[in-house]
Amino acid sequence: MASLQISGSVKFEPLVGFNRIRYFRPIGSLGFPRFRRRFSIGRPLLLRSSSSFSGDKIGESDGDAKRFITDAERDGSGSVLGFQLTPGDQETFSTSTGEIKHQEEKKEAIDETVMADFGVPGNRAVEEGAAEVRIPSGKAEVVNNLVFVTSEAAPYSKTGGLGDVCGSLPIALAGRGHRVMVVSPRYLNGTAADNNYARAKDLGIRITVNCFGGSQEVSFYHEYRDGVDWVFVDHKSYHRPGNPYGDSKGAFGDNQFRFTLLCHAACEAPLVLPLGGFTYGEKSLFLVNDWHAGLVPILLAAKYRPYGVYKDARSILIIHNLAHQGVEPAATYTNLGLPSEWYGAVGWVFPTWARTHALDTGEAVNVLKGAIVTSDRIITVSQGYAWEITTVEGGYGLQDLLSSRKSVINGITNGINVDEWNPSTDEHIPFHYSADDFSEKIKCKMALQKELGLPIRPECPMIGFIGRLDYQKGIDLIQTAGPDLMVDDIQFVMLGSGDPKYESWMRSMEETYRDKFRGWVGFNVPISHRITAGCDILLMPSRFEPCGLNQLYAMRYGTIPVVHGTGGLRDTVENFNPYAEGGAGAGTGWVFTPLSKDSMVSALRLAAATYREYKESWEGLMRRGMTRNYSWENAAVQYEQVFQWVFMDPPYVS
Ligand SMILES: Nc1ncnc2c1ncn2[C@@H]1O[C@H](COP(=O)(O)OP(=O)(O)O[C@H]2O[C@H](CO)[C@@H](O)[C@H](O)[C@H]2O)[C@@H](O)[C@H]1O
Repeated sequence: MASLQISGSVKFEPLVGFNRIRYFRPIGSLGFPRFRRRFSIGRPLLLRSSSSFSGDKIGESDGDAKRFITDAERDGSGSVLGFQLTPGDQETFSTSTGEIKHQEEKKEAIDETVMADFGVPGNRAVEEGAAEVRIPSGKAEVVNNLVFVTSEAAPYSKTGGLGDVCGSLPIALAGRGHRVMVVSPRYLNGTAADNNYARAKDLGIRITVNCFGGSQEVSFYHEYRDGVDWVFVDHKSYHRPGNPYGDSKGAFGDNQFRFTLLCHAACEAPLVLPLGGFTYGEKSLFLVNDWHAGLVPILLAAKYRPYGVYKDARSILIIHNLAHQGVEPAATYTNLGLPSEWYGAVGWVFPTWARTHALDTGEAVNVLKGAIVTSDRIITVSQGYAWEITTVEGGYGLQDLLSSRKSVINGITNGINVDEWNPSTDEHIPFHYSADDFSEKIKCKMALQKELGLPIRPECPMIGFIGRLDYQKGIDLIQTAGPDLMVDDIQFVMLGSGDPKYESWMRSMEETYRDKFRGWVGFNVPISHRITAGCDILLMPSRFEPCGLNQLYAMRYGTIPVVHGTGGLRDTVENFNPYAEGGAGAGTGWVFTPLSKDSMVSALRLAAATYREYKESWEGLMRRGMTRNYSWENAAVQYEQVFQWVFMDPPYVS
């Protein structure tokens, strides 16, 4: 890895001890001649670049849209935050709001309300169907323009915890006064799930992204919901059967292309989308989630900042899962739409032992690595994981690089959507209960046993597992322990999809142990709620777990987690101690270690015995778990602290 020295005028320090990238190339000499933006108040604005700008109503002059800036929003230091854009000679223009407000009216409304109250540019002006000014609650000390970039955001798209987080953290931050946009693809797979996007309207804005040896037109859809601008990037490569990443045949072969498009479009969104009448502007803070969004900080550094654009923007990489890094052959670098001399940012060399044959040089592009070396700060989704990623065991080859950036890595434990996951109101479960009275939980269990065709035995400990059938989740351990567990008087239900070999194992277990085991292959949110409510114990033997959400849902539902002591599981589940607090007991579950069949089976047996024989202890476990605060509010406050830090320093790559 020592050879990260690259040609051209970008200098990289060696990986370990990596410090700062300096860019020396004079403006205008890169291969992006059209990119220069000249903003001047009252003059026509030529928006065209690697992304040429066109729109149904805005700028119809085949690619080059002549538009006027009538006003600029600046912060206290005079830095431009956003522009009010109009088409050349029209009084009005269309936005997601459908129609058309006079500039003056909009500006007045914003000036009088939001700006007066918070001293920030108008968060919302007018939205579809409701001509009202929406005022953020304004709890944050400093508010920012936040742009989440993500491959999934619930309820629009979700295959796992990333979707949950990007569907709920933005709402929590908007509730605290930030202006928040979430940019993700508009996936259409021909199922009922397509209705998720029904309320998102075409903004009528097209950009052209130059990548993969050609130019691609993408458009933007938008829905304003729960205080957040949900922006969906539309392109035909997002329209196909399957989930966001693949179908029954495996991962899509063009994922690098699909997420490259997403990143380019996300970089343009704050500049070109007049959401609620105003663009988010250049002083945006990009929150870049996992490798799919990892190109964003690299683009900011390589494609925008050299031309004076986004010099006030910052980026934070949020790592939900380091195991997936967006690695492709080195030859694909030219597809990414980056200047050639930036190869070193994403260039990656596999260690000798990982190469496939004698002539394999191990060279590859690694998008997540590029994000690590160009983002301004890094957040992981628990503190435990923040440390683990700097170790050989948890670093997935990036530990040295991550260690070199240790001073800007923070771990913030995820919250959960406490409205969606609330046992006293959950629409997916048949009976409701709370920490004050959980007598109805047993009925949820009996209803689940009935639904699954298991013997209805309220006294029998019922264990659940929910998750991707993946090496990460320790399914192989459950597989090995299966016969031992089936000797005991328990019931076991698993919900998951993923690796076909585990799917068929679940089916065969169900065949063999008809009265004890059920394996539900598939992705089914209502069932996941019913399992969480109906089971007594939730098993999570994850090999590694950056945060984990199911153990949080379980505790909130009075279902006791039995987890491997790793990452966020160790941070969030407190091991049960029956003797603490003068015999009243403490803890919210069982944390077993090491990761072995024996320690997992022992922990499960201890939990089942406690359930059967020590009702009081069990109820204490339930009550302590159910009364904890899992809301996003705690996490949001910690995120805000990092937002303040990120703007204190100059951009990491300048
Ligand atoms: N078959 C199925 N049917 C219905 N729902 C299903 C399902 N399989 C999984 N889910 C749901 O998907 C989510 C999984 O979230 P996790 O955080 O446990 O794991 P994941 O590994 O996807 O997320 C990664 O990102 C998150 C978010 O940061 C981290 O918590 C985590 O550690 C990291 O691995 C839960 O909401 C769960 O209920």
